[in-house]
Amino acid sequence: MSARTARPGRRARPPGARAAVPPVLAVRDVTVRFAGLTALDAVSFTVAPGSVHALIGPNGAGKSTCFNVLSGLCRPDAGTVRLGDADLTRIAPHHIARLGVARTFQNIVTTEGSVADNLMLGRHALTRAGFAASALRLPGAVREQRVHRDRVREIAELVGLEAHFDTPVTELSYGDRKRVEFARALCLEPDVLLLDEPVAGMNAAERARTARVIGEVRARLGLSVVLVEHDMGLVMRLADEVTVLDFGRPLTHGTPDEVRRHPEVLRAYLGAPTAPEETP
Ligand SMILES: Nc1ncnc2c1ncn2[C@@H]1O[C@H](COP(=O)(O)OP(=O)(O)OP(=O)(O)O)[C@@H](O)[C@H]1O
Repeated sequence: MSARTARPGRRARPPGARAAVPPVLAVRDVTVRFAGLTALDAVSFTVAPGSVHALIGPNGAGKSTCFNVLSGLCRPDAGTVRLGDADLTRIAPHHIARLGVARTFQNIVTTEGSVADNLMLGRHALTRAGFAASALRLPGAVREQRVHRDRVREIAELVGLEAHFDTPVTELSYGDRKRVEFARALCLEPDVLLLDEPVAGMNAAERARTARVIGEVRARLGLSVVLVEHDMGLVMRLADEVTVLDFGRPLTHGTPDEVRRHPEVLRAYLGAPTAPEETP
């Protein structure tokens, strides 16, 4: 069973009917205001199918607010977000998840229980059997659970967590717990994965490993990734395109090489024309 085709139970479209390439994610003129503060000011960018698109900018630039709009946690005052034909603007987070957008958070939000338990939570939106059928362990529900568990094990292998599959997450290292979050988002079988600072707080070895895993997952699953990350080494290594925000406004966008040489980026983001921090 290929990693691309195993999508039991997705409700937004028939099981297994995932498009060969993910739809385009188009963000157009998105504006968010908090009282007197404009956190996002007419921000537009396009995430090409299967690409890694990084959002960078100094603290307070609006990156998390943008992620919150994309995942439905924040309703924009103006602008639109579209995933292919679907309008994601102002719809509830669980609907956005079902339409194929999954996210991780800056802070780890794993629950107690094993890695497998946490990853199974990520399958919730794809589960067809109702609560009663599952609780009563009716044959259809048991079969479905088994299919989901097999797929969850594949995803654990994909991110290098197979040895910890039955381990309580509380016993894992920080880097492994961050990877559980990443894997749980993958369990939704997303077309678009939003990664909010995936290597924040990791040591150099963990950062390098996570960068490798993100690259492999993207190559194997063919999904699109939107990445918010302060580690410029990781951004430059993984991103196909970079959008730079500054005080809520789009400053520039382009390939990592174009962006890293942009004088305004050096001024606004790095503060000085020095080399950014590199992931080993
Ligand atoms: N719920 C909120 N209420 C009021 N202001 C907010 C809220 N959320 C964010 N802001 C403000 O909006 C601006 C953008 O914040 P945001 O967290 O999106 O920036 P960021 O680029 O993600 O920063 P960081 O890199 O520090 O995470 C900041 O000035 C922030 O203080």
